[in-house]
Amino acid sequence: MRELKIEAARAALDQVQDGMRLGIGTGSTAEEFVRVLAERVAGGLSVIGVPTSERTAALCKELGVPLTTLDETPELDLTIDGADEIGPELGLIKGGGGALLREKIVAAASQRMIVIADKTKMVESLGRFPLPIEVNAFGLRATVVAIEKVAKELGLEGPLAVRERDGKPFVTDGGHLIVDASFGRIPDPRALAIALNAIPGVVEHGLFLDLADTAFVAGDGQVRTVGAA
Ligand SMILES: O=C[C@H](O)[C@H](O)[C@H](O)COP(=O)(O)O
Repeated sequence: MRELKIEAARAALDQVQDGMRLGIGTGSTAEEFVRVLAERVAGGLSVIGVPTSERTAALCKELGVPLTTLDETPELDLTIDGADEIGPELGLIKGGGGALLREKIVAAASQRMIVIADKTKMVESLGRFPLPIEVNAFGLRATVVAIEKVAKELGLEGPLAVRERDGKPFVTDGGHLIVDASFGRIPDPRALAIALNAIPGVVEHGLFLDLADTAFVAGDGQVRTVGAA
């Protein structure tokens, strides 16, 4: 499996040009990208990156990938990130690693977003992977009830779980909580995205729609390009 992630990461690296301002994703696949990028940087490639999490920032620093912030560099050329699911029209579910808010801000600030993944991430419709929803800790219960309500109006039901790590609530880099929503198949991700965005306690959700331009999907001895080449 790691080999496939490396293959996808290498395909994305081919799209990186000297001088680019990069968004750098989070997760095990994005970390393979950081590793191959670092090799190229050591060989003389000049890029600057905005990391989408503290975890990615730490790896970039360790491997010598130069970093900046969105405040210093508010417009990026290219973001490269993994995904938990890749569905129709390159709609994504992200946030399995809890980085969805920064990932979405960085992707939205980028001219182009490339997703890298192994073929197990491709789905016919989104929702097999529980949808991560980042919420403010204040009013958690009320926010969960509001999520249940809007989901039900869209015909979606399923357990909502506050994510935990080591027996304690998982806290994101932004200081929020994550609610994982096991709705199953989401027939209308767009409607769900709009409904979730209208709930005040929801900070952001893991539906990435109209953000990814291209996916490099590794499997069966090849790396397939999905979307714009
Ligand atoms: O918050 C985490 C991110 O959205 C990741 O891109 C996503 O969870 C995929 O991670 P991995 O490459 O480890 O499957």
